[in-house]
Amino acid sequence: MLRLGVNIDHVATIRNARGSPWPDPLRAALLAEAAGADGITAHLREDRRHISDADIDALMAGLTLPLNFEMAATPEMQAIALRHRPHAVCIVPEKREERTTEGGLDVAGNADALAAYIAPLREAGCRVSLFIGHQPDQIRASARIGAAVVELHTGAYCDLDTEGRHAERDAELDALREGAALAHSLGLEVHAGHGLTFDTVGPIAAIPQIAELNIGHFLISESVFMGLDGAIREMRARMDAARP
Ligand SMILES: CC(=O)[C@@H](O)[C@H](O)COP(=O)(O)O
Ligand SMILES: NCC(=O)COP(=O)(O)O
Repeated sequence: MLRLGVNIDHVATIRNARGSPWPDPLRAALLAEAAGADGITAHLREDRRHISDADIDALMAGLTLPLNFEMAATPEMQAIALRHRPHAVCIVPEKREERTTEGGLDVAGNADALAAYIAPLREAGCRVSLFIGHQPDQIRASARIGAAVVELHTGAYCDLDTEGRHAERDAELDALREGAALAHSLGLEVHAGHGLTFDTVGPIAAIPQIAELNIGHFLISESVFMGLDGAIREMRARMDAARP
């Protein structure tokens, strides 16, 4: 069954806007579990704009669901991951000045450095995932360096949908389909995520090689109107309808 990982970063964004203790990301994660999430994703950015070190401590102590820990490939983040040993570590490209994760990791251009970087994480028992675009060279390089998982960046597909650029959106969707098939044929587990909404999730959920979707910002946004439980259940229903 297609898994749903709920990203709780933007619960922390709201909390941090006022410096209050609420809303609490761990509470959101526990609620997500009760609503049917299969995993929790949290991105500890280098600038700590949303999730904090204390949130990762609390999630590791309080979660029963597997944690997918997103982080940049820095020595600081590697040390944090090795201390916690989460179920999965997803390496994400980060630019300090970006509003959100703009593109995929350049695995092909940094293969040796990334292979060395992920080796201790693999040895520690973490499933290493690489957040990449659908380009075949990035997928092949991910398999070559020993990643267990690739997560395909769906942000461009979602943006094109929002902008009504349907021909380009459909071309991007075709490229994601081809990327998922290639990754799967190379023995990689395939995940996808970024920017997914009720309107855009169906065609991605229908890609048969995809095992997991990670969805956050839209779910937290929609929870203002329908509650987090309701938003997650509706997303789950749309995923299931696309993958009967
Ligand atoms: C890697 C990814 O797609 C998400 O974790 C996303 O980065 C959420 O955090 P931001 O919205 O800060 O980019
Ligand atoms: N890796 C993608 C993710 O965790 C969720 O991204 P978004 O839905 O918050 O854009």
